[in-house]
Amino acid sequence: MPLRSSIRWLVVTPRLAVVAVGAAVAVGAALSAHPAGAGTVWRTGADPGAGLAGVVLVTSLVAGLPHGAVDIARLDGSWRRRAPIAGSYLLLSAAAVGIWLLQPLVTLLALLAVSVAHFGAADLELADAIGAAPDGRVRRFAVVVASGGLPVLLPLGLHGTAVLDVLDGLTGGRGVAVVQVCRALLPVLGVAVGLLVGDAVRRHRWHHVLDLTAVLVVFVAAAPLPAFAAYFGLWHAWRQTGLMIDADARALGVGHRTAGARLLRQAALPSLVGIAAVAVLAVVGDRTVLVWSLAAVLSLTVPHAALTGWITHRRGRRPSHTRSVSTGPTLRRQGGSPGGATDLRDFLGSTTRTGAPSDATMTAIRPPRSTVEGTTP
Ligand SMILES: CC1=C(/C=C/C(C)=C/C=C/C(C)=C/C=O)C(C)(C)CCC1
Repeated sequence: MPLRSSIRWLVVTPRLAVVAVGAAVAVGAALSAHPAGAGTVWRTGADPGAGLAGVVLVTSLVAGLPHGAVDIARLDGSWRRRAPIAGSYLLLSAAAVGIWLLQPLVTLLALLAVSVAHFGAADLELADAIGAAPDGRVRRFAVVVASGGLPVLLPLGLHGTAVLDVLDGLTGGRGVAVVQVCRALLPVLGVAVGLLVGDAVRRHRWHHVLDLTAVLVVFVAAAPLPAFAAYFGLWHAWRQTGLMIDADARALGVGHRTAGARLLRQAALPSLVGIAAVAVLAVVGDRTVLVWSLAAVLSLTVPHAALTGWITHRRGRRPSHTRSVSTGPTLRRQGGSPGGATDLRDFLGSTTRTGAPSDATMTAIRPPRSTVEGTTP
């Protein structure tokens, strides 16, 4: 069994899917019925109708920021070793902003494509980890297109005009082109979702059908901004965080609670800084702040994807026996469960197949420092 039971319960049981669908429908319906659902609200404190959108935004920030904030914190080594990587991380996103200023429309479209790939690959990685990914290249590609396309193409293609001012701000006045491109791609999304649902129905994976339906309902019913915030915090980041905790628990041979607390400690400072910055900007800023915040998030996706890709590549180059040799003794010495090394190898094996960005395996490929001194680059 690739993942521990608690994580399986967390991400795949029909029970949770039913709760998720109920919650998603309630949130989606409330958002669309609420004035905030018009998607025109940013200054949550200034608009009396913005309370619900504010709650969703804050929830998604609190749930969502830690999963990205730990990118650097989870890397191995001292801060002196991590500093160049942190510097490159910021340089890469600054470069993206620079190119954006020169070619706004093309850059936004490219970053939206990166987002589709990022969200889709993350879901394929999860599906692989729990043994739920479909077989065959076409169906696996359909997972990426459907899971990644739903949160990007649907809000922009269906309700893009509700955030036209934001899109105009991001593209130097060519927001309509973004909506048109996303709208033109909706049939492709439809085919991919159809393939995925067909596969899930054939394999009697009803919770996956419900899960996809929930995401679909949120993005069809709610305005782009609150819908995306709900997706980011309640689906993407939540699941990625769950996988990271599981990977940490395995690599360190500790329980999920300990691994969760450790991740929380790693994420606390960068998350707090991020949340404080957004809170200050939300209070003092206007809609321009939203444009710049989105530009920052999308630009940070570039080094985020590059870093996770580099880690996946590094793991791929390392012979599998090296991985298990360096990890196994650690788990045993730390009192990990018998067979822990095998489980970890299974876990790595199942995620390697995807070739996808691997937030979840960042710690898994990096055993505790004491045992790998000199083996990590
Ligand atoms: C442009 C734009 C949107 C898309 C934002 C995206 C696609 C963000 C991607 C973030 C990622 C990939 C984070 C990684 O962890 C919204 C909110 C739908 C509507 C407003 C305009």
